[in-house]
Amino acid sequence: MHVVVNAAVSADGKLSTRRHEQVRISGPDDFDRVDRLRAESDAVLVGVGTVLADDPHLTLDDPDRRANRERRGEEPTPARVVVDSTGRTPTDARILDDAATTYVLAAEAIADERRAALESAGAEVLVAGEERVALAAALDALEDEGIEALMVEGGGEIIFSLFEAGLVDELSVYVGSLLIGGRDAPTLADGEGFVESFPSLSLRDVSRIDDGVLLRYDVGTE
Ligand SMILES: NC(=O)c1ccc[n+]([C@@H]2O[C@H](COP(=O)([O-])OP(=O)(O)OC[C@H]3O[C@@H](n4cnc5c(N)ncnc54)[C@H](O)[C@@H]3O)[C@@H](O)[C@H]2O)c1
Ligand SMILES: Nc1nc(=O)c(N)c(NC[C@H](O)[C@H](O)[C@H](O)COP(=O)(O)O)[nH]1
Repeated sequence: MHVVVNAAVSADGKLSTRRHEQVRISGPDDFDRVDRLRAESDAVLVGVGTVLADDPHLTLDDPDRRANRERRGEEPTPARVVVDSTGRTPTDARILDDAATTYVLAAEAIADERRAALESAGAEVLVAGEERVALAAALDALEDEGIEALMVEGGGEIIFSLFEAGLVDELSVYVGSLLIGGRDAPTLADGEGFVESFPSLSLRDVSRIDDGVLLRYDVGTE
């Protein structure tokens, strides 16, 4: 599986405010780039923190991109994936509508009622790990479902865990021209943080988009 992480951060590296409220960091051209990245992916993954904070839809905006996928024999919009150990995703979350297949990656800790509620809301629940989702095994389960190209759209906890598990191949960071601030505001990679061995990034490309800068890295190459 090929895993691409994409996120938009403020000039001080924040994903959103200390209240975890979504901030529009990207401009129209960057959102169009994100739509194109989605169109090239088999699935788009977020953590449940992002579902609870933003209620994202994670579908394709551009009708031509949807039509192109259908011409290639693919679903018009990539599958959606939420990493959600105990099944906290609300049953009326936008990612559970019928616009695309939605997988909930859960842990064995998920209560039977939550699993049943999510399944009747249309989700396919895949279980990996005991208390928390075991990401390597969960991504293997997605691969068994035919997902080869995976795009990750945050947030900071899930991005950190994917790097910690060595599962990321590419990182795209759009740095918008604003400051958000706040020691408790989510950043690109939260979690416990690294202290000794840091994932190595190799800068592949820098470009100006809208009023900000896109940084593209390969991961784990010296
Ligand atoms: N600017 C951007 O590009 C962007 C993108 C996405 C989210 N956001 C922002 O990020 C915030 C949400 O990020 P977050 O970090 O709180 O949540 P997140 O989306 O990273 O989800 C984290 C949650 O996933 C669950 N989880 C299960 N298994 C896990 C594992 N192995 N490792 C890590 N988490 C696991 C846990 O419940 C954890 O709390 C929101 O404020 C949202 O607006 C911004
Ligand atoms: N690329 C990007 N630029 C931003 O300025 C911003 N705030 C996000 N935030 C990611 C967000 O948390 C959601 O996951 C999806 O961007 C919402 O997707 P929908 O439009 O609902 O499909 N992402």
